[in-house]
Amino acid sequence: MNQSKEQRILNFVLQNAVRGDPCSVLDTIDKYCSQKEWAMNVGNEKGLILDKTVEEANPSVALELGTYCGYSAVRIARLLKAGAHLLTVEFNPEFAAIAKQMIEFAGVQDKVKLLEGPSEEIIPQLKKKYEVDTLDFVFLDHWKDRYTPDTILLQECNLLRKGSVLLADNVIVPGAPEFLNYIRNNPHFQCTNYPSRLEYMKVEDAMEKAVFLG
Ligand SMILES: O=C(NCCc1nnc(-c2ccc3[nH]cnc3c2)[nH]1)c1cc(-c2ccc(F)cc2)cc(O)c1O
Ligand SMILES: [Mg+2]
Repeated sequence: MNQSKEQRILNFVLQNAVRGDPCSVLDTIDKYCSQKEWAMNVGNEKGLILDKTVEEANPSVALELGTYCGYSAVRIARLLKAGAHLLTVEFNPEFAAIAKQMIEFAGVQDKVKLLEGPSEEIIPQLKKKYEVDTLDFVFLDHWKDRYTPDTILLQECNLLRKGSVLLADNVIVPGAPEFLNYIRNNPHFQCTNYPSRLEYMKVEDAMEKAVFLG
């Protein structure tokens, strides 16, 4: 049975990156996906926007929706302070299995909890089952039509506090027009747009930051 693209990316990392070195894992994924096979990692250009947003938020508890191969989970986890942790949600079991190995190879497994299942099921479990009080940072990078319902669900579950930072990938490509309309017209959020490029392509994309005002 021939390998999946995600398995080929993981194998390339296992054979070419430095175990325990998150930056080497990120650089190796970017090398493979820019030279051999495109894949939907946030990539290095939008990754720098993600880095700056995470550093500014300096979260104790972060949530990622859409783990994929674990690129952004490694990217976020490498910046977390001692005792801080990232919960990342993936509903595709194949992707989750790849991401688990990627996160462990990078050596950030103590900071990352990978939760398998649909976001709409997991978000309501965060307080009781995963002992979350409120979320300091949320990275939205899953199905683009889930950005709005899940942002509403986060509010309904009282998981946001004054100053919680949301960052959404792909608001231009594949696009999340309904989310942009929702969040930019919502008085409880202060929004900032960050123009960039689609990962590994000369195609315009952007990220949207939304700070919850309480
Ligand atoms: O679909 C994307 N990302 C989503 C993957 C995912 N990984 N996990 C989930 C999940 C996780 C929990 C969920 N709970 C409910 N649905 C869920 C979906 N979704 C995506 C697509 C592109 C893209 C651009 C141009 C193209 F020509 C083709 C593709 C670029 C990107 O940066 C993306 O992030
Ligand atoms: Mg994305």
